[in-house]
Amino acid sequence: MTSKPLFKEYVEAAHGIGLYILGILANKLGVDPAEFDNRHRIEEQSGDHVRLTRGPPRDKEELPEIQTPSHTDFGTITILMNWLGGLQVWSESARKAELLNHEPDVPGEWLWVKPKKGCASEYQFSSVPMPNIQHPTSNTQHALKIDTDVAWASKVINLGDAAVKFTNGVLCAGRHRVIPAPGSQGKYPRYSVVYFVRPENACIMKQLRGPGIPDGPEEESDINAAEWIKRQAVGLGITFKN
Ligand SMILES: O=C(O)CCC(=O)C(=O)O
Ligand SMILES: [Fe+2]
Repeated sequence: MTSKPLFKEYVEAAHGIGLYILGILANKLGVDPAEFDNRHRIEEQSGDHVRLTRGPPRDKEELPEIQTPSHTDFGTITILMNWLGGLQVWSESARKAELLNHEPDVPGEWLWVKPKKGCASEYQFSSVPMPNIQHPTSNTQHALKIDTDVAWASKVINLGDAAVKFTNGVLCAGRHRVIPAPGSQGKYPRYSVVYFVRPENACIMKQLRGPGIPDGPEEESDINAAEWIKRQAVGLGITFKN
C-alpha cells in the first residue's frame, strides 16, 4: 500500500479505537457515548495528531537519561504503539487536569510499562528494573525489523487531561515519561507511533453530566478546546508565536 492510504487507514483506525474505548467508559459512567462522539468528530478541526518518535540508544548504564519528560497527555485518549521498553508511568494517577512543571503531584514511583506482544490496554507494571525482554528477533541484524514490525507492536491506551476534565476527575490521566530502554534493549534506537485524540477546537470544555460523574462547580468561562489545550501546553513551558 502506498503511504497516503496507509496513513489514512491508520488514522481512521486509531481514532475509531479511541472513540470505541471512550464509548465503553461513557456507558460505565451512565453517559450517552454520543457525548464523546460529538466532541471528537474526525472531520472537524481539532488538535488530533500523529507523533512518530525516535529515541537514540542509551548512552550509559545508569537510569534515567530522560527522552520525553514527565507529562500527562493533553487530549482525551492516546493510542500508543511501541516495541522496546523505556515508557514509565507514575504509580499514582493524576485526577486534576493540571500541569505541574513536569513534577508528579502525589508521592509515588516510576513503574515500567513493559511492551507486551500484540497487547492493547493490558499493562504489565514492574517497579524493579526491567529484565532483558525475550524478543522474537533479538539480534542486531534484525533490529530494523523489530523497529518496524507493526504487528508486533505493544499497544498502550492512555487517558489524558481532557478525559479528566470531561469526567470531573472520575477518569484519571496517567503521568508518564520516556527513557531509553533498559538492559540490552538500550543499544537499539527506540521508536514509537502515537495517535492523540483531542476534543474538537470548538468544543466547550465543560464536564459531562451523568450518574457516574459528580457535579463540580459551574465553570466560570466557556473556554473552547483549542484555547484550553494551549493553556495546558503553556503550563508545560511551551511558548507560541502569534
Ligand atoms: O514513546 C512512548 O512510548 C510514549 C510517547 C509519549 O508519551 C507521547 O508522545 O506523549
Ligand atoms: Fe505522552
